[in-house]
Amino acid sequence: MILYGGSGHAKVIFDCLDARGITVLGVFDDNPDLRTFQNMPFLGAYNPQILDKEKVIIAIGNNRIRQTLSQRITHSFGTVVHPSAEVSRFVKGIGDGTVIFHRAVVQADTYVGEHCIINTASSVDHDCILEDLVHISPNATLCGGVKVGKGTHIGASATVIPGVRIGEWCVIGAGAVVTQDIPDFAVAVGVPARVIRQIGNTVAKE
Ligand SMILES: CC(=O)SCCNC(=O)CCNC(=O)[C@H](O)C(C)(C)COP(=O)(O)OP(=O)(O)OC[C@H]1O[C@@H](n2cnc3c(N)ncnc32)[C@H](O)[C@@H]1OP(=O)(O)O
Repeated sequence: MILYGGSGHAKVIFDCLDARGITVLGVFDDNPDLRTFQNMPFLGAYNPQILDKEKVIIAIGNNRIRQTLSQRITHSFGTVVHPSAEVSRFVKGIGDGTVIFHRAVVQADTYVGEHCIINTASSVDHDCILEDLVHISPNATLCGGVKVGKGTHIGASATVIPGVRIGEWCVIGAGAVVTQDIPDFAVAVGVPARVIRQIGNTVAKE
């Protein structure tokens, strides 16, 4: 496996791969100042010809940046699930590039798209749909039948009650309780969650 991005997020992905006995052959990073990362071979800026038969995981937490890179990378994409995570064998699918961290739970009949992050100890219950590039932060809880649109970031310890639909490219604040549907590109915070602004094409602080 190759990681793209020498970040804190990459450290956790490395830990998941290590726990699975999967060797990281190197790390790409476009930052010219980075020379080494966690004692792994540093591969420099992305080069489609380096280890081109290996799979890549994009190890960058920002959903927009992951999207941009996913369109540019020509390697195929890998996936990793930490051994302490519980992923139902009845899930509808886990997309390429997705990572599922320590003690996360993904229940039956849920679908998780490509390049998603199911972060530490988060819980995604039955019949949820997570479109591509979604990030469920540590300790967040999605109850049954929740839909999360492409590129949306659910903040740490947020809770989404059953059946709620959250649009694309939203940010749900840490600790929010989402009780109603949220439109595309909204930032929503609080208990119950209220939309405080629209994102437009700018990148919200994640
Ligand atoms: C392993 C990892 O680290 S994974 C990463 C997990 N990261 C997260 O969970 C972070 C989630 N991000 C947040 O909660 C952010 O605060 C955001 C995105 C909701 C808002 O960020 P910004 O757009 O920069 O908003 P800003 O900080 O200016 O706050 C705007 C208002 O919302 C309030 N607010 C911001 N975040 C929250 C929140 N989580 N809950 C309640 N109110 C909030 C602020 O107090 C402020 O209120 P005011 O206008 O009355 O002063």
